[in-house]
Amino acid sequence: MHFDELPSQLVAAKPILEKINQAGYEAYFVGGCVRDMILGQELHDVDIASSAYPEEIKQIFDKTVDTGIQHGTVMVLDHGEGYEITTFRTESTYTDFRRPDSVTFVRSLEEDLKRRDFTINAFALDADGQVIDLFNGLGDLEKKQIRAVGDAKERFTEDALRMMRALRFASKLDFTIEEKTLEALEALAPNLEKIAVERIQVEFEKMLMGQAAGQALLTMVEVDLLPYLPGQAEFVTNEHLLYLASHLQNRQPQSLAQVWTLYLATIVRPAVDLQKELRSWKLSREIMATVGRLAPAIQKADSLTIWDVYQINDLAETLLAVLKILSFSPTLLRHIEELFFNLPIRSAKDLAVNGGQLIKAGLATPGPLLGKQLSAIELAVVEGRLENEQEAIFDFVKEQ
Ligand SMILES: Nc1ccn([C@@H]2O[C@H](COP(=O)(O)OP(=O)(O)OP(=O)(O)O)[C@@H](O)[C@H]2O)c(=O)n1
Ligand SMILES: [Mg+2]
Repeated sequence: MHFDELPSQLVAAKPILEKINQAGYEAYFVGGCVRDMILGQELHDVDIASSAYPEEIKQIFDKTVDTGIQHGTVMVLDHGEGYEITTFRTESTYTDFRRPDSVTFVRSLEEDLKRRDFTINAFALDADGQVIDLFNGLGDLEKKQIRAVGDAKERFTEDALRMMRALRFASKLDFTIEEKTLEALEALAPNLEKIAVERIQVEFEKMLMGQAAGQALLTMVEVDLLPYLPGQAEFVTNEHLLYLASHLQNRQPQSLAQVWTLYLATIVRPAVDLQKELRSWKLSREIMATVGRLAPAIQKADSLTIWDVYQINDLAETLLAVLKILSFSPTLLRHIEELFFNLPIRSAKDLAVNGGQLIKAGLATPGPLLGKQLSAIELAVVEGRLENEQEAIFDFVKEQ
């Protein structure tokens, strides 16, 4: 396969390949950028692999930064862009299922591509636009399948995160996972326990946002992955994954807040500890707060009051998006939307009267009682029993 025209990011980086070639070494675009170009998708990062050793790359270019020199990566700065160039390498034994004990630089492209995860991630593209496809990745793109390069068990033993990546790419591209690769996934799933939660989290999020997220969840159930993921076994069950899978067929979450609200706030079990689950996934404070606030609202979506809606009004979009994925009726969604839309105030700051004004008017004194008075005003205004207007509020306080 040959490309006469390259995407703009690769056109911009092509002089780098040419300069390395002129110095007598090989250089190729590799990894996700080649896969995404062939698929006609947007590229996000441009990775370059070369037969030149890091020291040799540094001699070829004026401006370089040692971003990961022990792994063979040097960053070349060119027209305000930074390009990571990684020396062809093989990785020797993996004792911890995550990082190679050492990397060995090699001069052969094939040796480098052989240690990559999937055939569709193991293309190389040269400066002339020629695709090098040593493992029939093009055939797998055609078949729409994720297949490990060489022996799947070896690839997953080298880096257990690759099992999550398999699910992520299957979901993102709506591909199936090839049989041997799936068998290896099932056999080696326990190794995922050794992977840092943060890395699993990122792949899991991307998986749930992919177009075939429902199918990916079914696959997770099929290979029994759940016990090896972060989180509490007693909290999320395979039944829960199946429930989510059935709702993710047509619509997927569009943000991280939606992902985690969908995944965790939908579990209707009074005894479980949501905070514990959130912590075991090491989610950001912001996501934890969002899920914590939306969980009760999701569970009583059929009977939300205006006060409930007022308390989550900055999360309205997330709530509605998640309820939509969960197939709540359009009538109910419209009703909740209207509640949001018709809120008399958005926050306590919108009240026509503040504490200082109540004190000045002789209707309150500083202290805990003042807080209670303001809360009563806020509730009455939100519930539409009290007009948000100074005189009305003063009268309301006098009557209390
Ligand atoms: N666990 C991993 C991670 C990466 N790679 C290889 O390194 C390339 C770049 O990795 P990365 O940027 O993490 O993934 P991409 O495939 O580029 O996907 P994305 O679109 O998310 O960047 C991959 O294509 C693959 O060849 C691998 O073999 N095993
Ligand atoms: Mg990438």
